[in-house]
Amino acid sequence: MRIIDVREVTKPIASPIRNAYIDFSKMTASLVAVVTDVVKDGRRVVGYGFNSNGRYGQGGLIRERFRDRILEAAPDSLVNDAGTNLDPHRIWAAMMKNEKPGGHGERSVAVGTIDMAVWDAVAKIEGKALFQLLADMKGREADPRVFVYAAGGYYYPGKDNSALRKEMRTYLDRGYTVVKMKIGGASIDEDRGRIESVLEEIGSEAQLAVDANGRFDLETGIAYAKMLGDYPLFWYEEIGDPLDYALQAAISEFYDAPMATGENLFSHQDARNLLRYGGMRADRDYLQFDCALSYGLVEYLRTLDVLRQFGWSPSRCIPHGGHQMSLNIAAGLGLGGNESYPDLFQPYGGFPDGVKVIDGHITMPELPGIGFEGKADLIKVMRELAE
Ligand SMILES: O=C([O-])CC(=O)C(=O)O
Ligand SMILES: [Mg+2]
Repeated sequence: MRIIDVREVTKPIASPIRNAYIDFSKMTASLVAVVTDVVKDGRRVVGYGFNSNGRYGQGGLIRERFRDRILEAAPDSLVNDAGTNLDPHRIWAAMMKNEKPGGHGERSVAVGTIDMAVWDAVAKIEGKALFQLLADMKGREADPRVFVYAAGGYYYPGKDNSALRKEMRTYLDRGYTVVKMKIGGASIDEDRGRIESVLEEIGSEAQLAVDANGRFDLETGIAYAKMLGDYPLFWYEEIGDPLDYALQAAISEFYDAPMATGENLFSHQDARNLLRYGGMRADRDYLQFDCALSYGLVEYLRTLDVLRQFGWSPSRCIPHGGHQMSLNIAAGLGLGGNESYPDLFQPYGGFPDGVKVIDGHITMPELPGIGFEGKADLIKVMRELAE
């Protein structure tokens, strides 16, 4: 059993939206195929992966370093002891050979994208849904019903409060019970008006989370904390620079309700620093580490170990990114849910065809691997890369 190729193509996921920090007019993502020599039910096993929005495609790093390290490793060194399947941990170690510690920049995205494809292949070889494989691996019961929330509410040319309200209404119509909008890309007064409009629209049908995308300095973060304290929000997200743990800790003195952060922390060491120094509260705050940006599930398992050491339940994790990989981790390992972008980043995000959001939850179908084969528009572009 061996990996015979690792292919990458960089695809556009551009849109005219903007958060408080970046616009998405030139956004791209890497699509990766890990091609194996295994044939199952008459079809070659190919694992697929892609990176989440926000960090651009990783073709350069994948082609220059990570692909070759996999293809040049002795095939026997990448499989489990019994030789019955690929071993994601050994493949991860092969990719990370000759990489110094620290400095968790874009390479974590490249590795995370390939790691997603490896797990997809491993679960397909096993003939199981990935969430079932993960639950079995940890000796726990899978729960295929997963909480999802609708992320949107971006700044957009010409978008006024009535358009924002309409957008949120469509999420409620589609079964969501928590919606998210951007803040910090306008004045605080303007953002207060946007928040009030949305709250008026959703009433008691749903809750609202707000996301500052790391835009605020301490003073602005506190000013917003005081303003937001007037409203019953689901969470206040990514207030300041992702690595400024002292800022995060200081805000908790001004904001009692739940906060969320972590989508731009890319390693278990960074996650540990957040829990050590960020003043995050295990009884109410949320952690948004996204395996597709942060060295994949092999690393995410280490991050979950860190959480355990610090007394955090995996149910406090609601990852960033809106992809099926995190849905599988949620269903298999007991995370608190997953992000979803109902109208953005297609065909990569979302659910297998026919999956409906009911009362803010989806139910995972039993598809082998991550489940990409159940989403027609997505598997089409994946098979164009390799099958
Ligand atoms: O706008 C973005 O970069 C995405 C984001 O923060 C989120 O989904 O929480
Ligand atoms: Mg965010």
